[in-house]
Amino acid sequence: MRVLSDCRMKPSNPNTTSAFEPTNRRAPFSTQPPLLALSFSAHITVSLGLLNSKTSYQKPSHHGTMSKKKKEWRAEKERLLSLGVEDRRKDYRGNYVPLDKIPTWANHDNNTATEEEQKSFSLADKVSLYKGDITTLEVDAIVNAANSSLLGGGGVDGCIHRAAGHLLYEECHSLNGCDTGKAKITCGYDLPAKYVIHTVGPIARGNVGQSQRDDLESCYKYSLKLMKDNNLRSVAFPCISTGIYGFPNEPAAEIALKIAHDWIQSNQDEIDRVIFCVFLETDYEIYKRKMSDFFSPDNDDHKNEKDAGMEEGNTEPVEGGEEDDADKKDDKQDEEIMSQQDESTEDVTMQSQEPEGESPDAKSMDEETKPPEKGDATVEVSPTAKKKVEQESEKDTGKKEDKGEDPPVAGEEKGGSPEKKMQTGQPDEAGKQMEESTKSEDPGADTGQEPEVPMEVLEADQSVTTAKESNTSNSTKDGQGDKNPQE
Ligand SMILES: NC(=O)c1ccc[n+]([C@H]2O[C@H](COP(=O)([O-])OP(=O)(O)OC[C@H]3O[C@@H](n4cnc5c(N)ncnc54)[C@H](O)[C@@H]3O)[C@@H](O)[C@H]2O)c1
Repeated sequence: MRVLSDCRMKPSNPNTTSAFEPTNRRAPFSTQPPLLALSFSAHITVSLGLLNSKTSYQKPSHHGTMSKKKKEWRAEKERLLSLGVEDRRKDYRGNYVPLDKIPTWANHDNNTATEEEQKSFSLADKVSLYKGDITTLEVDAIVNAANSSLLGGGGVDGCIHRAAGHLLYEECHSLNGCDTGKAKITCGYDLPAKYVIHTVGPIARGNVGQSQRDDLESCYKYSLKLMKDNNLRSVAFPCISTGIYGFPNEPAAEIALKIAHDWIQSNQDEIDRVIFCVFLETDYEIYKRKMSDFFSPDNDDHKNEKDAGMEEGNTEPVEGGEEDDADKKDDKQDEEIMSQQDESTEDVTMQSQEPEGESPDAKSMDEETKPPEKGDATVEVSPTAKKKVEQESEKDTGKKEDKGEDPPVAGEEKGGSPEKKMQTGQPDEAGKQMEESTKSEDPGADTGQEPEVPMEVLEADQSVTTAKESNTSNSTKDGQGDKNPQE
């Protein structure tokens, strides 16, 4: 939106349209003395004095709205990022999973390792495989598989935008889109995650060329670079590009694991946890099978130690030696952890998982605020979600007491933001407008289900990128992942 700053600025009287002004813009009422009535004859005459008088001019209301919106997300972002975790938890809209409830790939239930055992560190203590809804993870950042407009859409993108609230859209709008393979970072707003790293994966549509592979690798590299640039220590990745964009699941998983492994190996002190957050059973099986190829106690560090040991004349690994027993024990524990995790995350997944192939957007309100199943220790219920459940159950028992509305969540308009209304299954006019505006801004906007998106939609997605490349000056914020991630 262009804000005029020249002689075409508006007269203060909102009922006149200047001969110079596009007729769809109006100025707010002036606080100045009553204005000269302008004669409406065959042509509208505008008193130049009004045009030039600085004292009577006020910014057009839409400009006021713009700067109000800017202040709104900036102020809310600053407020949220200054809060400690307990205070932030009061703002979460839905259920959340604390990081310490997400088992690492190799962690022991009760870590009673001695100083000596700690030395047998493996990268497997830095990664997790988690099956469930990424919007519930209480980590420093979750990664969004966005499209080049960054204005929301469907799939995980739609979920994240709905869970974060409308301020995420406002901040994304200020970022001027994002190119394929790059990444930009925003606040997480109503999400349990402090930040959202938006990355745009390649559109593969089933066939994977070198450029698609390079772009997908670049998504992980740029996202991890933004983590480091912003001193963030825990991140969760969805399976980027494997949904609507059609990148085959297995090659995508290998790229994700390889890039994450190499990056963690060179930045071990900069990161506490990288979580591969899968949503579909297909991906869960693939990652379960492949995690140990990249992250298991007998890779990297142990492998180097073993190699080192072999260099010192110990040419044959000792069969059944202490190390092998330790590895066997670790593998057995991995299996146990994974099976335990299966049960627990199964419950979590059941809460947030639509049957395969359907957009999670379709999940109903009660699934989002349903209290965790008994025995499902990994999901906490936020105060807001608890209240919703109470109201729901009261409704169910037919006790229609008027408890008034939820206390407004910070940053939400009175009566709840459009997304909140959508989440509470009350798609009102505002909610539909938000949905429409997202659709109108984003050719890739969600249709609710995850349809087979016609090529022209995806091409539109790409044309949006090329259009942006030609028009947009590189007005991204510092550290928005536009620099080469290799640096
Ligand atoms: N054009 C459309 O109608 C449409 C529809 C759906 C999704 N999208 C989105 O898809 C495009 C990007 O494609 P993509 O394949 O990279 O993304 P995607 O289609 O969202 O799929 C990426 C992966 O995320 C998984 N996923 C979905 N919801 C969640 C969740 N809540 N938590 C964790 N994982 C989840 C999904 O199962 C898949 O494995 C963007 O345009 C974005 O808006 C667009």
